[in-house]
Amino acid sequence: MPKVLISDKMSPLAEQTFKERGVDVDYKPGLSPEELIAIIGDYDGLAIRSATKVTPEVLEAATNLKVIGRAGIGVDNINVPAATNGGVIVMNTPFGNSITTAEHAIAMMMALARQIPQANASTHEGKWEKSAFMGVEVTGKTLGLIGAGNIGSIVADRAHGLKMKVIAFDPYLSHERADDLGIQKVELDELLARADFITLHTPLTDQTRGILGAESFAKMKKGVRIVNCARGGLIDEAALKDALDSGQVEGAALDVFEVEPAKENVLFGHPKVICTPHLGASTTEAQVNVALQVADQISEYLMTGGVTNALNTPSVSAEDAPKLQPYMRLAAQIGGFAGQITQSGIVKVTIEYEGHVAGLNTKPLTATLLQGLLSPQMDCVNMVNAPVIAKERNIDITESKHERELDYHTLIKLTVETENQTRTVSGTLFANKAPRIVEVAGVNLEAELTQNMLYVINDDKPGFIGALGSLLGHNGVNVATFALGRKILGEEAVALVAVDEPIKDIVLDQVTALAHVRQAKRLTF
Ligand SMILES: NC(=O)c1ccc[n+]([C@@H]2O[C@H](COP(=O)([O-])OP(=O)(O)OC[C@H]3O[C@@H](n4cnc5c(N)ncnc54)[C@H](O)[C@@H]3O)[C@@H](O)[C@H]2O)c1
Ligand SMILES: O=C(O)[C@H](O)COP(=O)(O)O
Repeated sequence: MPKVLISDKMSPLAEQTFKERGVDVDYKPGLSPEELIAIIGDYDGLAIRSATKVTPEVLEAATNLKVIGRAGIGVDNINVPAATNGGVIVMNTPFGNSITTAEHAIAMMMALARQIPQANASTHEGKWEKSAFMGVEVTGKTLGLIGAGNIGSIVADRAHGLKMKVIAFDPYLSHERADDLGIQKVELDELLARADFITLHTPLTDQTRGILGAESFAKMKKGVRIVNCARGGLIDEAALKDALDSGQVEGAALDVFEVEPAKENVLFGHPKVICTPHLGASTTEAQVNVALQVADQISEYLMTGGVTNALNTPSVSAEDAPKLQPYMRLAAQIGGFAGQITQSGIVKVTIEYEGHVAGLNTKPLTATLLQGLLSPQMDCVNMVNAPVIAKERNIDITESKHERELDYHTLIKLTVETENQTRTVSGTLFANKAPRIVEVAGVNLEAELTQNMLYVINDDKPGFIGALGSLLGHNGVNVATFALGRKILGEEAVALVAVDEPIKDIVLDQVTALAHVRQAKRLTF
């Protein structure tokens, strides 16, 4: 039974869902990094929010870990490249808390406009400072969104309800989508110059880090109010303090901080700053959503191989997973075969999907082919990191799909080009479930790959098959199946021999020394 650790505070519905799906679960929020490292090796899955930091050290200790599920959106607390290298799938729940966070941003904007937190504190102190808290209306004002994805677009919708004009800076937002949202797409400088309120809704990336700093504050309308419910680090906090002190910025409402948990901050105590402790996603509804979703997604993956909302591997729906399973075995065999007969650096890989397979989700199949292909050349390659490694190695990958059926109702053909040669391997499924290799190096044959194989390329000459059979028999090698093929009489022929034990070096040397043998290799699957 797979085992999952929930290491952050999460709705009890997550634990309940794991149990219902047949997954063993431990709920241990608040572990120190050392405690997490000490126990993470026992788990197949990890469910977290933003408090757990999944560092390379944690991942190194996570020897059984297959999946990390983030009950929420931001994954900046997870070292995704290290997870990818370790073959660990990272998933999030991209929509479960969007409405809640958008509502928090709107609440923060209204609180800023009317100084509600400051007025509340003063009133509780019995001061009755009616004239100290003059506010502004939002009706008719311009709201500038930096980032108009899931949350930004919900904020825009709510702001329209408040009769605000909404403009947005988001380089990835199409004009069509902007029109659908009733948003005017603008460049950042125009947004800074026009907005009365600015809200941030981007992830923290190299491009967005410090997107609001001294230079941007100087370009803003005097008296602008700023809301950040996205990520600390988007705003240069020291520069914001200067802009607040000078009156350039009239107020700031912050849910997120450069360093969290934020116990100290240059903005704390500032009369124009409103703060909440990363509460954007903290509603009953959102926490139920994300807990249920993350438990469901992790369970699905561990129990059926279905992949939803993964950030570092292709998705596989629960419906597709069983259909893909035999193809995954076939892809692993084709890739593994090609990898084992490839002797030099790979330059180009072409994958052709024909017939039935072309109608399926082939991304996971491509990842599995690449895993098989690269595995003989390096350790630690897996389905998750194989496409990344292939890209890092500048391997040109081309994929094509033809749903038409040719000689086979379904076929995967892999062509691998190295600096020295081009090799092809093709395979099909018999009875829709049994992988068969049906072509190698342009030679048609029909072979079932078993654990131990001998692969021979030879000149098609009389007596060769007998000589090979005798040699194997003489060395006590029992042959399970023998597949043969040739392209043209007298030219290159291929033999794929399934044997019961791994071929010993001494036997391989003798096979290589046989007359007419061009290449002999021991293969394992
Ligand atoms: N405070 C909280 O508790 C809380 C809760 C949920 C989400 N969040 C954070 O809110 C942010 C937005 O979440 P989302 O679900 O809307 O994400 P999303 O991916 O749907 O949207 C992000 C948008 O940012 C845009 N973007 C990316 N780079 C940009 C750039 N350089 N300049 C301008 N725009 C850029 C993208 O095109 C996209 O439209 C994330 O950082 C997320 O972690 C915070
Ligand atoms: O990215 C998110 O989903 C939010 O930052 C929520 O974080 P939390 O789950 O720690 O509240």
